[in-house]
Amino acid sequence: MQSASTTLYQLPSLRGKFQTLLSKAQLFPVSYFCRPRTRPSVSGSGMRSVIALSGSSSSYAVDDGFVTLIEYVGKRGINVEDGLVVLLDHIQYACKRIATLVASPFNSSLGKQEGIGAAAGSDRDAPKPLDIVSNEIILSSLQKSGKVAVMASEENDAPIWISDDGPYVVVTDPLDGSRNIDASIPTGTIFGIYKRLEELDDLPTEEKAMLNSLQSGSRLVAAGYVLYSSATILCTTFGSGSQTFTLDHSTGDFILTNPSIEIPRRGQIYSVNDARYFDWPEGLRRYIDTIRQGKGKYPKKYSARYICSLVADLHRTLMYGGVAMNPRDHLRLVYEANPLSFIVEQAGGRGSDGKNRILSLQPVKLHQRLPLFLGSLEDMEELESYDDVQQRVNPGYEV
Ligand SMILES: O=P(O)(O)OC[C@H]1O[C@](O)(COP(=O)(O)O)[C@@H](O)[C@@H]1O
Repeated sequence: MQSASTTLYQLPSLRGKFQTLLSKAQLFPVSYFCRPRTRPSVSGSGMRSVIALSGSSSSYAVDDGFVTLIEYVGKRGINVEDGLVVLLDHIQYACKRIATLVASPFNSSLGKQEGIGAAAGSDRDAPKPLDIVSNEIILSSLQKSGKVAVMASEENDAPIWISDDGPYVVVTDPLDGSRNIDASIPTGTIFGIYKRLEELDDLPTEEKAMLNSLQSGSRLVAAGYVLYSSATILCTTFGSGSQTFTLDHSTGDFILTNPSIEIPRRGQIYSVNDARYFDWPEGLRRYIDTIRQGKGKYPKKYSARYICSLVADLHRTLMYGGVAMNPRDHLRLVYEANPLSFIVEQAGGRGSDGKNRILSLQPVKLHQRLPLFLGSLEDMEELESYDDVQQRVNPGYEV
């Protein structure tokens, strides 16, 4: 049975209008996105006071028990640079718009691929409209922030130079996992923030755009992901622990819900697309066979969980421990592996390509792909001890 909105949407006259609106991402009440979003304070003072109890990122108290993202990073919170606060405010705004878009009843056409390749189902990497809309939302927010020199995105062949005096560089996958969107499976936005390399300022624009975007993950000043799921969760790091914020739909604020994520040292869950078992190298097969049977260093049988949405698989891994992996050259170093590894390390875990620490790698290409393993320290050590865990066969998979 079709819902009323589906039926209405199928009327050609309305469909055109909805598509126009969607392409401008204007379907949502303006009030939802309005800033500032300060709620009345219980103390009646307007802005709620945030008290840093000991200077550590895990010790905050507020007069009404809530800390918003902007309060957390601001003067009375961890006190990052003013420019970074402005930038984060624009990124969170963009992500709230994406959150609304992915949950909209009118996004079904946006999740589908267009064009001949899509009709034949032949190019699973072809960008989908939702990816593109999300990319535009992020780009527009970064431009308006006035704080960004260059944005490098999964959706653009080359980095986009925004402003000569923007102090920051942003790398992003605007909407990861979007191939699953029609089934309402969780998706995510990933971002990493670097300082602009001032020593490159005199180079031609294209060159400095690329070199700024190819910075090693060890130079990240901040990173985050937003998980669009039953709750919209923003997870961040500023280099001193990792934190989560949950979107309060009643006010539009991201509220601090975990000031210090600690990934368990050992989990009991592995996350991988194991339909690829017969394409795996010997070491990876042995590792998975061993932990499945409870014959590894942790004497319990592991369970499998695989959403096929990187942010969602990682978020669960941070919460429950274990290891999330994609052993073939598929995920991207610059805007997926680096920001996520920074978050995992800051939560006490490890990010690796199966041999090397991700954050130690020097990117050589913007869209460089690699095997990615993220997880609990003890699980990661055990996995890497099998030595041969990177999948070399990568035939391409149609699903
Ligand atoms: O097909 P595989 O190898 O299981 O890869 C799934 C992974 O690909 C992703 O969908 C990202 O791939 P795309 O960037 O091509 O969408 C991740 O979200 C997910 O973890």
